[in-house]
Amino acid sequence: MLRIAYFGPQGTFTEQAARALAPGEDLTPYETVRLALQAVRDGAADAACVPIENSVEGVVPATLDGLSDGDPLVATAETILPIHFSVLKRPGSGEIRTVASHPHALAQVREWLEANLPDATPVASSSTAAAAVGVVEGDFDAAVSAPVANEHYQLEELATGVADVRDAQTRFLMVRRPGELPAPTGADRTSIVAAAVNRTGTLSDLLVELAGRGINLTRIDARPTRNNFGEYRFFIDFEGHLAEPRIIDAMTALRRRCHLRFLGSHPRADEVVATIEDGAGNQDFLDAQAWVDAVLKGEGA
Ligand SMILES: O=C(O)C(=O)Cc1ccccc1
Repeated sequence: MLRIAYFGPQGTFTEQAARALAPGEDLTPYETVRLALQAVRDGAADAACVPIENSVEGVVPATLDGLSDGDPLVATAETILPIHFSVLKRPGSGEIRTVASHPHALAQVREWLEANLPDATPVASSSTAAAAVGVVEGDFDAAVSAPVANEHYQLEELATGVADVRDAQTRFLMVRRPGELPAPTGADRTSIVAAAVNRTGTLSDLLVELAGRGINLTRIDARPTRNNFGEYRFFIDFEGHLAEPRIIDAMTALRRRCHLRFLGSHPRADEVVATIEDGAGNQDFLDAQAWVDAVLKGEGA
């Protein structure tokens, strides 16, 4: 049985994602994203499930920082969950003065809180489930939690199906120590971190390498390196798999221009097939290489 670390405690959205990505495996909650990733680095877990981005609030900074610092880890799978919340309180409790949750959750229910609990002070907690634990223990009056949280904490539902933005979604990754990559499917995502040297036009050069090969980006984010003020790393996701000739060509070009960390190539949860422009397909790259090889051997010109 695989040992899977996840961003807990029990009852987070991440636990739901871990159950979907690793059904029947041995799941262990860790208090923070960083600790879940560390468990994999230390060998205490075979893989970790962590949130990476959501459709309302954008990326989860703790995950980006946790993947770019420390020993390399590589994403091998992803899942996307629809996100709506339950607002939980202690059974029979009175006035709600504090309402706790993960900052991404609070940001996704701001309008609902203003309309329904205008006098309650929002309090950030490490996860949506940690907020529910805090309510059980009397630290907060209410928690904005995943619907599954109540399987563990038996609180009273003040409201269910809460979300300012309908159809909000969060994407979660399963990450492991570097090893064999999952096979390409044609609907894959590749993720890298590029530490661009501080020179005019570096980011533009990187993007031109991808755009010039017809590679479609699915996300780009910048995070400070935290060492030198004003120095950033770029987190870039694009369509395709490292095993494809067109992606190999792009990655070798990027590698010449900047420090790269590979964060994985794996099937997309939404199964969107990669866009391939005319002349930018894998066979086009193979044919071009074959032509150069023939010229080198004196078999063509
Ligand atoms: O705190 C949780 O339950 C998480 O898994 C992180 C999160 C927070 C808000 C929306 C989606 C995921």
